[in-house]
Amino acid sequence: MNRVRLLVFNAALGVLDYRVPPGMTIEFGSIVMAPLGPRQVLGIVWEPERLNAQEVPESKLRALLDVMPVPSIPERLRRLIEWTADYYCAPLSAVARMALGSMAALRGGGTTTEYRLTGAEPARMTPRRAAALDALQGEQASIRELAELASVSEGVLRGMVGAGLLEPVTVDLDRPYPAAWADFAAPDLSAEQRAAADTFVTAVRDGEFAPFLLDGVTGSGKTECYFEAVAEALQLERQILVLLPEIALTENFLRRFEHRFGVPPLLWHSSLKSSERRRAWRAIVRGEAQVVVGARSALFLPYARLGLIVVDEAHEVSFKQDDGVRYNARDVAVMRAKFESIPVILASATPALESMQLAEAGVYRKLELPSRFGGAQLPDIQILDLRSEAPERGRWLAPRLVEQMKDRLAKGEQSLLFLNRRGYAPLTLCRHCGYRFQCPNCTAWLVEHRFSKRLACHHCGHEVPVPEACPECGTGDCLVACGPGVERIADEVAEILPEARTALVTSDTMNTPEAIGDFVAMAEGRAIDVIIGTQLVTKGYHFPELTLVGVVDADLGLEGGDLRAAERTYQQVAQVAGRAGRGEKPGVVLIQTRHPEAAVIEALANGDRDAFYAAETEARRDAGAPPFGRWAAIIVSSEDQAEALAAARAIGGTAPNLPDMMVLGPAPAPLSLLRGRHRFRLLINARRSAELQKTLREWLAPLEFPRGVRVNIDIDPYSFV
Ligand SMILES: Nc1ncnc2c1ncn2[C@@H]1O[C@H](COP(=O)(O)OP(=O)(O)OP(=O)(O)O)[C@@H](O)[C@H]1O
Ligand SMILES: [Zn+2]
Repeated sequence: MNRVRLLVFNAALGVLDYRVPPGMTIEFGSIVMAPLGPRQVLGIVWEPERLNAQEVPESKLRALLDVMPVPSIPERLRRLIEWTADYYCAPLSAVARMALGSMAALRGGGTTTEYRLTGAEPARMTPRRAAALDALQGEQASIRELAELASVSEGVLRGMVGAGLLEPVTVDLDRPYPAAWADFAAPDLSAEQRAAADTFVTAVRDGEFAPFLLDGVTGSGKTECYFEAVAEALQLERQILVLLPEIALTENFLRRFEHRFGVPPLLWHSSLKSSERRRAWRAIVRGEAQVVVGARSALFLPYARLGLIVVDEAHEVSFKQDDGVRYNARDVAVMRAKFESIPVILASATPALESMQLAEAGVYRKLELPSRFGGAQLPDIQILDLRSEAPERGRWLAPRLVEQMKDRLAKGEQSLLFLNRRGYAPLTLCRHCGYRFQCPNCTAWLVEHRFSKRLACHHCGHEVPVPEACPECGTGDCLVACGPGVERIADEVAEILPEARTALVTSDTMNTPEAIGDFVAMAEGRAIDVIIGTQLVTKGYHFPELTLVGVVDADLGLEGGDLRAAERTYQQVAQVAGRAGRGEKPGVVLIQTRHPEAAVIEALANGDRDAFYAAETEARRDAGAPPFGRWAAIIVSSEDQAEALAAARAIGGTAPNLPDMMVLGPAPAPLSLLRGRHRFRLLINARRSAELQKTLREWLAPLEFPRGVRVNIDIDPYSFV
């Protein structure tokens, strides 16, 4: 090759042609550095016929500068990147960027210097040194990262190096990870688990594309089953990717994995330290990382020898990314498996309707685990009608639920209260004038957080201290909290069960791996009587002494009426109910609701999952909703409301008139102001036969908008706000 076409990491530039200087060896997928004006730009060498670009005459081509000393992006990943960009109407370069680690990872191996405490006592102790000594126990990282960890300046740490309190350590960037043992602690599987596991093992051995839906009730041992497939892939020296919906779940997973395979897997997520990120990425591309566990972002990495993908809790909506490239990691995982010719396992106790449909249609092979492991029974689910069994005034827990909690406490068993609302109260107002605290940047109420004594916006992060007086009328001590959040439920539990040991589990309290680890250890060690949590505790956890689950407000998710409201409610309640009675003692679930007649609540009460899926399937079919029809959203935003509206109208005004596609809107988005941007939405409902993406691209391409306007396309949207 003496001339190459590059995909460069700049959406505005996209594709550029270069000359290959003599002596440089290049192949498709090579990651290279190229000159761009006075600067340099990173790019991937791509098949020229697959990228549109202006033909540049030979004489005008500039020469590439350098090839990065890392393996090339494999062809099967290049095809996946193209597919993703095409399907989600996203810039190719934005998708390709997700395959790369850091610049440092691309520059090559070698060594770096990190620092750690020497253990020496300081001759001169300052408060900042004391804080640093405390924060840096057991840590080893660059000065910059340590400074961040300890919240002190780099100067303080350099002073500590000088004083012999910190010492430099030379670290090999590519030092290997300890190896996992396929049969470190293999469990005895039940017959039904064995059948599923054997099918997976065969599929891993065959090494062909094979999508599976592992549909097993809560506590059936889905993890143990897919671990057998992981073990097989390990034996074949193939890499394994396990996607989890939330980083909060990884702590629990890591422990189980280590228990089964002897070492922890490799973690990949957005808050890795840069040195860890570099090491992990390099091990992944060289094929040395055996098992990678991560959130969405682990999906596009250039695995050298991928042999299996597992998507656990595959129904979770957090697999859908709602900024940048708006892709659904569950769906792209299946496509990746297809391009890699490997099996992919979607595991869930409450599969998404879309996945069920694909299983029904024979696209996915469904494997079922209909009973809990070890003879544990599914919990007894009871409805608590809040209209006839109202909580006391100013309280949120009905007497029957309180009685049951007292009973569990007396027996030394655990209870879990679930309410999917962070903070103390979702709305705060002035008793005197009715003033409501609203976010200045978003269409949203500020949520009171008692622990941090602040009012916070859950959309943009805006925060103010709780004021002493109403900013509107000036009356002091006049603020009333309206409605419950988990913090308020925790207060109520403290009042009714003062002797109970409680744990509040939300993203506010469980924000570090240590916090999560401590929580799990305490819950397992029976040092917690009552867990109060958001959706963070609904899945993945296994606490044998937990025998009571109270759903504080099952109607919460049904409000707002988005397309998947019923399904989401079903999944959330079924998942949290699934935490009860996983050990030897049976579990009871009390669902507080004002709508016991709603189809989803009835299905939950009767444990009739099939009825729920059947009714929901019919409703979707009638509405032409996914999976029977397709949705896409166009979101138009600008800091200037008039500008956003004009752009949205221009889009609406040029909507194509097609028999298999319906365009709704533009209308102000439910979150009409978000992070200071005014937002309008259009919703497109298309038949499956429609060429949705092509139509969207052709529709929007000729339109031009002022610089401040952003137009985002969301294919298969999950969020309608
Ligand atoms: N064959 C087995 N041998 C020993 N323990 C098992 C076996 N199968 C499952 N278990 C244990 O039973 C518990 C439940 O299993 P697991 O967490 O895998 O279920 P799950 O199907 O993933 O549940 P959920 O969907 O509720 O998270 C775990 O503690 C697990 O270790
Ligand atoms: Zn806000």
